[in-house]
Amino acid sequence: MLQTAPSRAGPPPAHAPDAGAPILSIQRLGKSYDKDKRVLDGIDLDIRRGEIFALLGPNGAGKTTLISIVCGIVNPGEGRVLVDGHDIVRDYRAARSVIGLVPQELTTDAFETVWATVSYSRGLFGHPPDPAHIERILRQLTLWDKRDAKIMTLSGGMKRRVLIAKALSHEPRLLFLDEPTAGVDVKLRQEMWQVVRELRESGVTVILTTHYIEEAEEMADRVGVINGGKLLLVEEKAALMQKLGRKELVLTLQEPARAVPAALEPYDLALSDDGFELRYTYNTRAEETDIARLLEAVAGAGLRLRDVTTRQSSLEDIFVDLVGERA
Ligand SMILES: Nc1ncnc2c1ncn2[C@@H]1O[C@H](COP(=O)(O)OP(=O)(O)OP(=O)(O)O)[C@@H](O)[C@H]1O
Repeated sequence: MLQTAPSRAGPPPAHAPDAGAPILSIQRLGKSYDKDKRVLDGIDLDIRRGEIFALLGPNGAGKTTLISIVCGIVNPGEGRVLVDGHDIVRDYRAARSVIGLVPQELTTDAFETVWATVSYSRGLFGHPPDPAHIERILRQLTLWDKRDAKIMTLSGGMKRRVLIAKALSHEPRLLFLDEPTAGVDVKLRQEMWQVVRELRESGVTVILTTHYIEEAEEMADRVGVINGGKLLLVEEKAALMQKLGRKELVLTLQEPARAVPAALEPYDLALSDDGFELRYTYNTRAEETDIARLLEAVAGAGLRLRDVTTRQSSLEDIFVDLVGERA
């Protein structure tokens, strides 16, 4: 379990953020690398303190550009970004100090030790050395035993955890994880998810970009879907799945059907290849569904049922509807 960073003694900071205000506020953000192509187009997004927000989109959607702007790596085109109330352009130092970024690529100093590289990252933010804090994060990320190991000797999973430790070295309150589990195996992916949950419990707000639906479905409190530089929607994950979700009713037959009987055509049923299953898709939001009438029509057509089951559509189905491709 990760621990909350200890509060520091001393006077309150000159800038005392409003606890109810979003930790990140993106307003009408636009970006073009060249004249003809909008990479980000009118993005408005507020991130709440303490949430895990998944920014979901296919390759080239603009995810990395968006977080690179917030992190001060890429210049914003138009619009305004406030991090904990600090404007990322006018007040970039204060804004940057709130943010930790775990980049997509494994860029670590191969010949350095874990301890040295994480301590160095803290120094880059102008923070005085704090061995107790570095020890705490290395223990949290189960890297303590490896503190004297050179980065190049570590496994892929450990290297990823070193990147997180580096990003946490200056005690950020907002952590960006750019494609945290791209190309990693299932075990490592679950390990990363656990680390992220524990970070959230420790009070860090997490924004992760991903093109794995499963990751957003598993991790996020809220999901934003981005495509072609536009934020298509932002929703509570649970509400999103309910609102846009559909259900599939699967009717398993006692004997296989060769074709969908003419009387059932209005229901637009799909027949499985073996003829044993008829599938009916319906909207869970509809006040009234046709299920009762469908079942009567099935009996009327002389089909005998062995079983009836339903399946809720997944975030993947929703994503395909929105973006028009599988992640
Ligand atoms: N430095 C750059 N110069 C010109 N075009 C760029 C630059 N960086 C990104 N782009 C373009 O901007 C678009 C968005 O890229 P971006 O990397 O933000 O997408 P992404 O959603 O993060 O995709 P991926 O999942 O592949 O990283 C792409 O069409 C990309 O080719």
